[in-house]
Amino acid sequence: MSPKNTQDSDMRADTSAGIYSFMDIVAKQAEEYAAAHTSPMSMLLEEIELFTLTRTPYPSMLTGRVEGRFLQLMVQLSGARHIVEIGTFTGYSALAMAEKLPHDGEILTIEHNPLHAKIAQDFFDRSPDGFKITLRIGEALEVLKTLPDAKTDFVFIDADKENYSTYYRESMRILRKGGLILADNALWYGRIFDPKDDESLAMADFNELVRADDRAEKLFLTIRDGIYLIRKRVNLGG
Ligand SMILES: C[S@@+](CC[C@H](N)C(=O)[O-])C[C@H]1O[C@@H](n2cnc3c(N)ncnc32)[C@H](O)[C@@H]1O
Repeated sequence: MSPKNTQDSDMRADTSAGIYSFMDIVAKQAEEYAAAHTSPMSMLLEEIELFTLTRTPYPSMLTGRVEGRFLQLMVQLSGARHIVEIGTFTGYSALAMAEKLPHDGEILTIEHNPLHAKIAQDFFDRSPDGFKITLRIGEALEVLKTLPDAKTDFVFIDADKENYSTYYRESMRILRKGGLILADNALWYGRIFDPKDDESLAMADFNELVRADDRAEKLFLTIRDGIYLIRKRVNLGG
């Protein structure tokens, strides 16, 4: 149940995030029905979910089965091999994507909280697909700036909301034409409808930035807390 050597008491001491619940905007009955009619995840992913729900103070940060399956399908259908994830947390989404990558595929996942990184790495080390994941501990923007132009197939943005617009610009730079961005929490627990605090204003700005960007095809999905699905156009002139 517990990743090796992890002190979950330390985990509980950090209460800086996860205070909202997407259940504020998604009907509990519909969410449970969707999960019950979605293929179960691997045993290790189910274990990470249980660990996160019972041993961390912010279970709503976890993507969970429905979004996890959606990520896996997007990886499979797009044929992505080079993935960048911004925001690792306990490793659930990175491992979900890694399970569907080909043997020579790779994920770079970025996390600035060393405790989250340790929990995630301990889970990755127990997975036969863990070798596909490189976890970088650091500020996401600093790491993104070191990545080359147009070499990434797929970016999953799932970290601090104030930087979503900056992450989007960097993601468009590192993405190849036809590459995908998935941005989680695009509904921001419904707070984007009447944004007042800094995070909600940042998410509203991000959604507008994407909507107005002619370089991208976009689909705003109301899965869970909202996923903005964005494709960098192949023909940027068209
Ligand atoms: C919503 S959680 C990620 C959840 C994960 N993708 C999953 O589905 O299981 C966001 C994570 O981003 C990390 N984070 C927040 N701001 C960051 C930053 N500036 N650089 C790197 N990581 C950051 C947080 O510590 C947290 O672990």
